[in-house]
Amino acid sequence: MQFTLEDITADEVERRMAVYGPLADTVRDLIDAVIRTEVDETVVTEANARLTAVVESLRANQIDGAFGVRHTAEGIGMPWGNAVIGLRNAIAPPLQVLKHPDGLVTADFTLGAAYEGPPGCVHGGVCAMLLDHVLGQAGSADDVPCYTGTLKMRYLRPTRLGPLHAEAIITEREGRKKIVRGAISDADGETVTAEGVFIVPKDWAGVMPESARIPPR
Ligand SMILES: CCCCCCCCCCCC(=O)SCCNC(=O)CCNC(=O)[C@H](O)C(C)(C)COP(=O)(O)OP(=O)(O)OC[C@H]1O[C@@H](n2cnc3c(N)ncnc32)[C@H](O)[C@@H]1OP(=O)(O)O
Repeated sequence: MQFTLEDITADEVERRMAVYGPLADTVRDLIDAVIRTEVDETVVTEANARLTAVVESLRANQIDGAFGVRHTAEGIGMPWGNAVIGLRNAIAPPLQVLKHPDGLVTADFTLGAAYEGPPGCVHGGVCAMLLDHVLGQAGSADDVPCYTGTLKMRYLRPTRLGPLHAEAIITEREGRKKIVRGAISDADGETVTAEGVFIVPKDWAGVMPESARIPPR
């Protein structure tokens, strides 16, 4: 497991974001449309044929395996395949995680039909995935990356699909271990809380070179 250097300028990162971000946004919209469409089934079949052709055109030249977590020599992170924040990942909401000076990290986001578990509500596993990431970024807020060791969730009440807020902060440190706490909230308050043990791996300097120790965008 390695973070990889991609030697490109900040302008080139911006240019690529402007190309791939809108593509993923459209696919995200497509996922929602596929779940909710009520059009005639002939239209559905035609749409599938057109989409199959689009997929083939994109697969004409592709990398082997996953995207990885890439960074530039200046330290700009490109975790673009990430399941929670990935710019090129239509499965990711994607969250824009903000880091505040006091160590708190926050994200405001909206979850739609693609994240449903109980009727009209967010799937519990999706809540866990989002909190795992937000707590992980809070645990890594001092730019030393940490991985989830243990994550405990408490589902206080159903989380309705719609606009949501997540936040997390380190509450205790012990050697390489950090206890991180956080929650997802809606307009009426917390719906899910989480507490995790996040651990800086023994060989972290080997997996994340100094130039990459800037929070991914
Ligand atoms: C800037 C960048 C931004 C980057 C921001 C990116 C944020 C993204 C966050 C996403 C979070 C993820 O999904 S991460 C992916 C999911 N997690 C993983 O895949 C982790 C898989 N597990 C591992 O790689 C490893 O087991 C580690 C790293 C967790 C621990 O390995 P280790 O480093 O060898 O740990 P080890 O020496 O044995 O133990 C060190 C201490 O931790 C304790 N410990 C060990 N394992 C655990 C555990 N699972 N739960 C609790 N505590 C544990 C030990 O008892 C010990 O305590 P003591 O004796 O010292 O008291």
